[in-house]
Amino acid sequence: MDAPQPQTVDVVVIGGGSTGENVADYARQGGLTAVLVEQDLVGGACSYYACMPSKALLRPGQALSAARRVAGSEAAAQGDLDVGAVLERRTSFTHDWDDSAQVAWAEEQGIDLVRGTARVLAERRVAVARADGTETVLQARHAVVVATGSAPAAPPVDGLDRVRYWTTRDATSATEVPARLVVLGAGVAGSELAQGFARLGSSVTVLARSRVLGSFPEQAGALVAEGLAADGVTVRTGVSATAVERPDGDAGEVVVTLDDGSTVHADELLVATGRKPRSGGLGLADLGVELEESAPLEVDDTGRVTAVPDGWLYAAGDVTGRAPLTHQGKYAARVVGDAVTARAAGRLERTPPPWSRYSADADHVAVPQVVFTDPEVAQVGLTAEAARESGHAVRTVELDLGSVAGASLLADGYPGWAQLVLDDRRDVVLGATFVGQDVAELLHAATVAIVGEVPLERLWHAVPAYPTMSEVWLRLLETDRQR
Ligand SMILES: Cc1cc2nc3c(=O)[nH]c(=O)nc-3n(C[C@H](O)[C@H](O)[C@H](O)COP(=O)(O)OP(=O)(O)OC[C@H]3O[C@@H](n4cnc5c(N)ncnc54)[C@H](O)[C@@H]3O)c2cc1C
Ligand SMILES: NC(=O)c1ccc[n+]([C@@H]2O[C@H](COP(=O)([O-])OP(=O)(O)OC[C@H]3O[C@@H](n4cnc5c(N)ncnc54)[C@H](O)[C@@H]3O)[C@@H](O)[C@H]2O)c1
Repeated sequence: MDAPQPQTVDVVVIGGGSTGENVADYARQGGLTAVLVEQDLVGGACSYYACMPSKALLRPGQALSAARRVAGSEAAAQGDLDVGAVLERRTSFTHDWDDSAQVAWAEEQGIDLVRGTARVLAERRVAVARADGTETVLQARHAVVVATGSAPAAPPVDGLDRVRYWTTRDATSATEVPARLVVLGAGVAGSELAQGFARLGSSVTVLARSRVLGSFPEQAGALVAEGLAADGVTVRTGVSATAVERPDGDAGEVVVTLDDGSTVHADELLVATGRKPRSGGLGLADLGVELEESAPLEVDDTGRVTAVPDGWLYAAGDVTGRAPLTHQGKYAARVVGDAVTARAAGRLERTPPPWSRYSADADHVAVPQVVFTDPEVAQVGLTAEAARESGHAVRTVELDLGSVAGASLLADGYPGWAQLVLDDRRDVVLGATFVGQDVAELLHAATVAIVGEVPLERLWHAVPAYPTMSEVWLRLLETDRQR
């Protein structure tokens, strides 16, 4: 049988998640033609199994507890969450796991969609295996961009591969709330979902190898652990799971054995122990790219895969392992879309200068992240530890966020904490962490200060409105001046 004739296009994007969509969009805006290849739902993890459904599950509980923290509304807010309505609202955000709206968006942007599983055949050439057994071959004039995301990483726990368990995909699309839930992993996903399900009525136990939110400052983890405990979650820190079984089969209870010999019994087990880049099965080994299993596809700041000569292969988003967050993947996508366009037009021949639109420099200094627990954690830039490790002379300044007038109005007895990590030599902000109710929206000011390298002397003149929580900036700068 003759090989199918390739379809020629300027840019082939493998993976139609939030990252891939943005690469294709930016390439189109630059005047190039783009094909998006997707094997599942256009929109990817964030829309259907991660950010949006998880935040939709959490929001009603946050609204209720916010009302309960204010004398005057507290008594009126003593009812329970309407679990059916919460799940229904969550499902509305996923459009019932139907991607028609995103497919329509791609069509409107002039992006061609090919449904199927892609693998790279040769330089600039991609084969797409369709569900009906046929194959489409795509030839890119300029670039192939890998935006295949990440997959859940299962820890090496005896028996885990033999029992039914939830990944975050199952938890975010759950149609019922288990009576008892055990969560393995107290990172971002584990903490958020543990609280979400506890507030929906599950009896939740969290198993943390070290502490809650181990990659965030200790005070952040401690306040979130208190928040979890306040919702009835049992948090077991410093324990490791050694074995998992469902003695009565998949329909029966799950029993997790810990390294101290104790056991935890539950109806569902959620494994939330991180994710691994989806870099395998793409045919890259045949091109000479040596990749250990699930290793990130390393890229330069313009998104070019460093292991591939001639600069035709790019990657962006979770698969690169740089900053596995939706907004950061979309940032990388904008950079890649612009860089591919500029190179195609001969406008970008050398390494672009830092902070140009073709260089994802923020990945190194200012990655913002919000943990949507109650209290929330909002963090950007370097932690004090990371700053010291990378050779900065730093000082930190901390504050009880509840002492700020805006916070005290928001909730009675507001528990919170704020920290700035300051560069001792240059007097600029390197990192910021805010912990407390509704701190998410405080974060962008810190991101702007870090990216803009705003000197503290000038930051002093950014006057926060009274009485808002942003006054935390003034209090932090005052505390720093008084030292
Ligand atoms: C529970 C949870 C909650 C999260 N919440 C947040 C949050 O609140 N905020 C935030 O910023 N981040 C959050 N994240 C992280 C965020 O979901 C990811 O960073 C983001 O979805 C990555 O986007 P991506 O486009 O790189 O990958 P994906 O969204 O995974 O998209 C990759 C796409 O590629 C497709 N694909 C893979 N291989 C092939 C192939 N060979 N051929 C064709 N198609 C292929 C897949 O089907 C998929 O649709 C969360 C993650 C989890 C697990
Ligand atoms: N709000 C958000 O931005 C948000 C929410 C959820 C997830 N995410 C992203 O999705 C990705 C996955 O989230 P995640 O929470 O699974 O990853 P994570 O890396 O944040 O946390 C994984 C946790 O599992 C622990 N762990 C690893 N192996 C273990 C084991 N064998 N036993 C017990 N604990 C173990 C780790 O110590 C860590 O605390 C991350 O990149 C995260 O940033 C983001």
